[in-house]
Amino acid sequence: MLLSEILYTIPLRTVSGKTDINIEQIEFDSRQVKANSLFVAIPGTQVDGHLFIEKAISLGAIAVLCERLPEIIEPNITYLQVENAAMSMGLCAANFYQHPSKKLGLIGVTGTNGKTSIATLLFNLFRKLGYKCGMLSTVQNQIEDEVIPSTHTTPDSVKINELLALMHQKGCVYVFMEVSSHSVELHRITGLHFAGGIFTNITQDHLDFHGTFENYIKAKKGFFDKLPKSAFALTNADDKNGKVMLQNTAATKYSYSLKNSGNFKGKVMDCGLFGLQMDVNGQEVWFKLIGKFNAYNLLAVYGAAILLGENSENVLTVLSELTPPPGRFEQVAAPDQRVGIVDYAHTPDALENVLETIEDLKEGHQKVITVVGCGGNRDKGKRPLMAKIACQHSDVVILTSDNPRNEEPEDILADMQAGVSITQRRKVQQIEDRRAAIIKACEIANPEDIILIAGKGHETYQDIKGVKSHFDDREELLKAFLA
Ligand SMILES: CC(=O)N[C@H]1[C@@H](OP(=O)(O)OP(=O)(O)OC[C@H]2O[C@@H](n3ccc(=O)[nH]c3=O)[C@H](O)[C@@H]2O)O[C@H](CO)[C@@H](O)[C@@H]1O[C@H](C)C(=O)N[C@@H](C)C(=O)N[C@H](CCC(=O)O)C(=O)O
Ligand SMILES: Nc1ncnc2c1ncn2[C@@H]1O[C@H](COP(=O)(O)OP(=O)(O)OP(=O)(O)O)[C@@H](O)[C@H]1O
Ligand SMILES: N[C@H](CCC[C@H](N)C(=O)O)C(=O)O
Ligand SMILES: [Mg+2]
Repeated sequence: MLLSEILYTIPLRTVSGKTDINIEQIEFDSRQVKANSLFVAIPGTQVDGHLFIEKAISLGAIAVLCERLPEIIEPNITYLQVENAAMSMGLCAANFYQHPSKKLGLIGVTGTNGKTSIATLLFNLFRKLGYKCGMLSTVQNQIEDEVIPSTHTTPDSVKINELLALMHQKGCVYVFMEVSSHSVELHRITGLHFAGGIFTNITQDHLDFHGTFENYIKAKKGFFDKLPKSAFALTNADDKNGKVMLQNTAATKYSYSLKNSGNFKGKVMDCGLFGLQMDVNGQEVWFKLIGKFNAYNLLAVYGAAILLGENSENVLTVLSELTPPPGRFEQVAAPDQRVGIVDYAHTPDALENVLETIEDLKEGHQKVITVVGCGGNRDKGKRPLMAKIACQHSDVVILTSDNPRNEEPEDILADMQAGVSITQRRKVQQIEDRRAAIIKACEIANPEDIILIAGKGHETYQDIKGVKSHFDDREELLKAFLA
């Protein structure tokens, strides 16, 4: 595509060089640059992309979009100076791929917890209702049956537009995607046209990145602030910040609720190990998902489906058949009657929800043994809170590692230990090696006791010092059960 077409509507501070040149690829990582690329220099959290302009040119970039012009200006290279390179890249990517988000119904889901659950339920629901669909999620990206591995909850703007274009080409009518707060802040979703936005909830997470909870709220709200008038904005009326999210949106506002008034009202009638019985807008339905938090996810999915014009009865019939995504309250069976649950709870709120669900389901004689860790190079404030919650709702807690990344595992564990009160200390063990921690939990458990392995869910790796080795909680739990 001609560079001039890629630059359509992008506010440029300066332009030097020709814009009637043909660009074959937009790239923000010099290591990936190929011939005839437009290289976008982005100031990052680790390094400044402007340092790699020369390298990008040596590998074939013929145009450079940047915030600061380099000292050496090469002849035959076009330089475009902008205020915000990441934002401009979002707009360029949408132009380059010819605005695929406008050609299909793109629904975004944001919030601290529940994004993957809702996006996956919507994807499976709409496929069963007869539509071709795509999905961008933490677990995987998907175009109908084709699975494309995902590296982020929300990919970068070039990848998103590339995938959306492919989805449109393959006939997808709807795409359901997770919108992380990072993606709003880092302009990964800039330039996308959404047909609808869903808010789940907001509780502590990612303060390493956003600095304060207020900034975190602002980032999520930024998604709704930019929704077009034609879109719907569906919020959780029971969340303290549910209304705030929609304060400045141009989209049409709707809400769902279990406790307050809302367009989509639900009531949990019964919640057991095999499912959830709910009243949804006056219709009683049995769902296969477990836990009251899933009542919220189901209501959000129901609401979105109705707003997209689907028939209530058809939606509820299909929804009642659906199962959760992998690693969300996933049960692992033991040959004796020990109960294993693997769950992706990696925030204080998620852990509390899952443990409260287990508390509601269990009988008096059943012990709860929780194995949990906290990610390295992530929000440190979560660590004592998660340990405290684990102690409050478990009989035995084993603190362990969960992707220590570039931090020392024992430092992370020390941060977690700070949340353990003196009275709770007797129930806490610390086993840094996650495999050994899982084995220990299985040894302690008697038949019918419940073992919760929290934090990694569907993940199939453990990231230690940047090296990802295969590790799957479900496999480890099963092995330990069979040992
Ligand atoms: C904090 C964050 O989100 N960082 C993302 C960001 O990286 P960064 O700013 O650190 O990049 P950097 O390494 O400083 O490099 C700056 C620029 O120089 C370029 N560069 C760098 C080196 C080089 O040799 N050549 C070169 O051109 C880089 O491509 C980049 O454009 O841009 C990268 C490229 O898009 C992302 O991969 C990276 O995600 C990192 C790996 C990450 O872990 N992100 C997590 C926190 C994340 O995004 N999570 C969210 C939320 C999940 C949730 O809701 O729970 C998600 O959406 O996944
Ligand atoms: N609506 C909800 N409210 C609170 N907790 C939830 C909700 N839905 C799911 N959870 C909990 O959060 C965990 C993660 O759920 P899910 O993967 O759907 O969230 P997510 O928002 O996609 O997370 P991520 O930010 O990592 O992408 C689940 O395993 C469960 O413990
Ligand atoms: N999307 C989340 C996932 C956290 C999962 C947990 N297992 C960890 O590694 O901290 C993040 O990147 O913060
Ligand atoms: Mg997710």
